[in-house]
Amino acid sequence: MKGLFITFEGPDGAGKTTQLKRLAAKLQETGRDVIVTREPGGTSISDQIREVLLSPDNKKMTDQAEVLLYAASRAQHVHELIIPSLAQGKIVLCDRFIDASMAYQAYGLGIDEQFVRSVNHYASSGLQPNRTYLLDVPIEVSLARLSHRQSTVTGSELDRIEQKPADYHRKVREGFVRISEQNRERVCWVNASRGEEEIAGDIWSDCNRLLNHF
Ligand SMILES: Nc1ncnc2c1ncn2[C@@H]1O[C@H](COP(=O)(O)OP(=O)(O)O)[C@@H](O)[C@H]1O
Ligand SMILES: Cc1cn([C@H]2C[C@H](O)[C@@H](COP(=O)(O)OP(=O)(O)O)O2)c(=O)[nH]c1=O
Repeated sequence: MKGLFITFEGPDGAGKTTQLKRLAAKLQETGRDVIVTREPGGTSISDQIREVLLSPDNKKMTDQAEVLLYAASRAQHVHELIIPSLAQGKIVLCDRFIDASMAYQAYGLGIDEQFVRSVNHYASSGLQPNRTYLLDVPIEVSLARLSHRQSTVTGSELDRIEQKPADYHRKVREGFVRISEQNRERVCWVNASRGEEEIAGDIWSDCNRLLNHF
């Protein structure tokens, strides 16, 4: 694969979207061909699945349906958009990927880790990011940031996942930290409790190192 695949992970409200946009702008300034995308979503079919996943009306969704719908949305996204873009040598910046399913569905909901990993391996044909920025914040900080933000699916209301109890979000955060410890080569842990500029500076220096080997 000729391109570079970079993902952003972390709890809701950690500042992923903010940092992803900043990195995209920096890369574009240096003349790189960048695709910005997100999960769940990124293609028309994946966005339709996103609506089902995040609508607060769908409180009856079973854990089994949830894990499979995230994987289905990802399967379409990977094969329709991400792999073809990487094949053209582009840099793909993606807001969330498989680590989110490991943190939210495996660690958060308690679904068998091995199952979540293998269903997502199938969905993505084994595609792995070259680098993942894990924006880590205590949930008190991320939930406070969220209360000031408009949801992309629901407007001002929190979406179905964001509405889950604080204990769930705590487990998700712990899941992300564990993932970063188990994947030190790929995952760059970022203290996201700081100001936007400082975080962006750290990400940009790491990304520059990555680009030197690209
Ligand atoms: N470092 C930061 N410090 C304070 N507020 C931030 C910071 N980064 C982002 N925000 C704000 O927090 C909210 C959530 O940020 P966002 O980038 O949408 O997070 P995420 O994509 O992780 O859910 C937004 O209102 C954003 O302006
Ligand atoms: C990609 C993915 C997301 N999610 C959750 C995390 C978010 O709560 C939601 C996506 O909503 P989104 O608004 O894109 O995230 P954020 O609030 O961080 O900007 O879906 C999973 O539970 N599993 C997954 O595999």
